[in-house]
Amino acid sequence: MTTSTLQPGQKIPATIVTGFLGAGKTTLIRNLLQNAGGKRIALIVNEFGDMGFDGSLVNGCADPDCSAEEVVELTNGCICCTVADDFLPTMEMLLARENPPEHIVIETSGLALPQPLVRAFSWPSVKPKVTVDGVVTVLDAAALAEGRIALDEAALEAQRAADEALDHESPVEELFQDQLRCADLVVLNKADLVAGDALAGVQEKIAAEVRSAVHIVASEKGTLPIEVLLGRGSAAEDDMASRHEHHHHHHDDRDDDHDHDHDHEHDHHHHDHHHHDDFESYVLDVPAFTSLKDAEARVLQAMALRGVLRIKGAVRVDGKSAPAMVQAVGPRVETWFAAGAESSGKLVVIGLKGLDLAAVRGALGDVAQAAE
Ligand SMILES: Nc1nc2c(ncn2[C@@H]2O[C@H](COP(=O)(O)OP(=O)(O)OP(=O)(O)O)[C@@H](O)[C@H]2O)c(=O)[nH]1
Repeated sequence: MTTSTLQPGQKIPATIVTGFLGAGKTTLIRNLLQNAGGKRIALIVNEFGDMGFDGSLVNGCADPDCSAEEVVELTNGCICCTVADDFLPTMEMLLARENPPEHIVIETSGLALPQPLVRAFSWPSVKPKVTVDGVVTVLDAAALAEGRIALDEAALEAQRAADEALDHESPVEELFQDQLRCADLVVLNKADLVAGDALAGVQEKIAAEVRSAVHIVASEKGTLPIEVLLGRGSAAEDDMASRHEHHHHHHDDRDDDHDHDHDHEHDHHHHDHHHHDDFESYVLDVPAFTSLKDAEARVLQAMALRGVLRIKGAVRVDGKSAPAMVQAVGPRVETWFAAGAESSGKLVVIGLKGLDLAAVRGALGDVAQAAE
């Protein structure tokens, strides 16, 4: 398929997928790409971490319609800080292609705010060609039903205790609200893990936090019809005033140059001490584990350490040619063999700044530690 479904001069719609760590963004996007039905979708991944793990996952299992060259990864830092450096050139490169995409999907880091990214669509080289079709915020319904936003509650408490400036709300809660306020569609994912009445309770709470007319849908493994996810036509870039945010993007003057829609009316909501710089990610080289159980036990041990929020990667297991994929969120660890995939022998650890990296390395048996 090389013919475009877009009319000449029509802007390319872009969907921004946001949501916390482990909520299911990658799973949802993978489903979306597999059900694209010939639509040429470009994916821009902004992974929080030093290696583009999520992009490689999508590469490994997307259907043949999704050629690797359509996958563009941004690998350094969260999108809030990289829009000026990486996002715009990436976008311009995509738009300059002879055969430009019919739809662009952007997976943001789980800790990034969607608002600065939406603002980037007002940049002169982008605005005439692309419009924000919708912001899809993916939530972990299972975590919400347990009264957690999505993250490890102990880690949240540790952060709260460490920050004297925190009075009423934690940064994570604000980030969560910002992600909700920017949403055009909220996906309550992991519905399979939640009883019906609990899910209804979660839905009711979320409904109170979103703008009016925002749809809230439940999903399992992010499986939603492509018609639900794409084609919302929200033109979010022209509608920023209603998408209030707690966190205003201001820590880098350079970015202000790009912020045509800089909405100063929200400045009184500034909380300087609350931003995503409170998080950090590390990539650890880990030795082969003796079994999946061994990998699970060690990852669980690392997850139990203060401030550790998320661990994922593809590791080696003794005597197995297929790498073991590791996915850990809060108290849940999943491992499975992925035939045909590449093992990096690396694990990405994401957590709060100041976490005990030595203890994490100890738990996971990081081989680089001896070398340092
Ligand atoms: N039970 C259940 N598990 C799910 C569902 N959706 C995703 N998962 C699992 O949740 C884990 C995290 O999913 P991802 O799609 O990687 O989440 P993410 O939001 O992309 O995570 P980050 O990239 O770290 O921000 C994986 O182990 C998924 O298999 C669901 O609907 N039900």
